[in-house]
Amino acid sequence: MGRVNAPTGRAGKAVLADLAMTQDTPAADPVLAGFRASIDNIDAALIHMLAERFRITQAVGAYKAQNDLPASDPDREERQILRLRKLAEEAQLDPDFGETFIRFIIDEVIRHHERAKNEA
Ligand SMILES: C=C(O[C@@H]1C=C(C(=O)O)C=C[C@H]1O)C(=O)O
Repeated sequence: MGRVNAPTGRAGKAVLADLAMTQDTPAADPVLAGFRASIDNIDAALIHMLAERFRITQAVGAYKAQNDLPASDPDREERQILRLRKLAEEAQLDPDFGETFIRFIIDEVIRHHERAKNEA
């Protein structure tokens, strides 16, 4: 049989990363492997949810640029953060962590909106 070349490029790297994921837990430890399979599913869901959030905020950014609306809305953000802190508490997640996480995402969205306005 001929030699198989290692996959290259961005897609190839993803294939290799997936392969590494399946090999990074010793078969002798099925408990840890089970935990990690769940973590990997959750991480994949987080990426998909973030992608959807940025897809819709991109549309918001285009709408704001077309209608000369401000890139950020601090009052809305304050309400979002208060709501999410409460939800975090109810879910036994550290609300400070929840706030830091959503703040990081919102700040990135605002950066995108400012760029969309500058390019309009
Ligand atoms: C998405 C918006 O733009 C900004 C980004 C927000 C977000 O990512 O949730 C919230 C408020 C705005 O500062 C919006 O105005 O709704």
